[in-house]
Amino acid sequence: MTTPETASRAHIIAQALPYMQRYDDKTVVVKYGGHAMGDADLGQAFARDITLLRQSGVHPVVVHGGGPQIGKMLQRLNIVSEFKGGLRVTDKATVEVVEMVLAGSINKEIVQLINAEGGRAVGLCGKDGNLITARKLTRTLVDPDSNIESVVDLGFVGEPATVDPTVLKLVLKEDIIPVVAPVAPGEDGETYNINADTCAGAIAGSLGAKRLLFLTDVPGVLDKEGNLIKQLTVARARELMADGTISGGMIPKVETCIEALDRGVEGVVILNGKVPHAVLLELFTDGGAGTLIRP
Ligand SMILES: Nc1ncnc2c1ncn2[C@@H]1O[C@H](COP(=O)(O)OP(=O)(O)O)[C@@H](O)[C@H]1O
Ligand SMILES: CC(=O)N[C@@H](CCC(=O)OP(=O)(O)O)C(=O)O
Repeated sequence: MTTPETASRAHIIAQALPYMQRYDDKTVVVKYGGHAMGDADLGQAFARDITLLRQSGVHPVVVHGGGPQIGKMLQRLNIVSEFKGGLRVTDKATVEVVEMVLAGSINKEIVQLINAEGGRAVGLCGKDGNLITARKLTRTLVDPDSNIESVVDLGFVGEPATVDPTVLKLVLKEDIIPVVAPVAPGEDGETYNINADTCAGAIAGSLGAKRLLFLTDVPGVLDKEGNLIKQLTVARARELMADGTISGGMIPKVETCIEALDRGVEGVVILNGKVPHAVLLELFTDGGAGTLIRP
């Protein structure tokens, strides 16, 4: 017998059809932030969403972070760590831990979760198949009190210098879901720590992705009063970064969104990965959540 509840479920599934058609055969890059991880049920819901995307004809690519998890491991090892301009200052000992946590444990956990949902995922980092090479990143930071600019050396922090998506395309062609850790070799043979948001943006650009989603631990970009900004133009985003409304880890996210739009990615959204099935809600329902950044 059809009850109002089953009818409403059927309605939700039927509502997904035009969205499934819109994303059919398209690449969607999902950046899974370290703050959105940690809860077993949420992790499973995320893996199920990614598997369901593939099942419905989308080509998902997961790029993950793991900042808090790196922080915990560094603490256990008594290695002091600090962030400047949203990026972790990374010395030799730190980059070893970064690689171990990102390309080792977190990467394989996500692969295992997706595979447990019946998907087929494979873990990669920038080193695999020459996917990414890194160039050392230096940052100019402005002291908000004195307004004085200074160049800071972040150690083994890199930005993508080259991205060769061949290995990703091969994997995607076989209906396998790539899960990418943001660690890459530099020309100097060293290993570099790349901010996961920056890495996701570069990968989305190289694949000409239709959508780039950032799953984090806040509903999106918030204004000074803490209210969600549903749509943000590039110009307004720059203003909010300049006046300090957007700070910390939100800076590389928003900067990446702007660059990804420049590179031709059609839509970039920052949303709350702590909401179960955030990916499905964003892509396959009318109730898209989060902040959409547009040119
Ligand atoms: N204007 C803002 N709106 C929302 N979050 C902001 C803003 N400015 C700074 N943030 C911070 O950015 C964080 C998200 O970035 P980050 O910690 O790097 O997350 P992730 O691990 O998901 O990449 C939020 O938890 C929040 O503390
Ligand atoms: C250079 C730099 O800051 N790298 C990040 C890489 C992980 C990351 O970006 O993780 P989230 O997405 O969870 O923040 C770090 O060391 O924390």
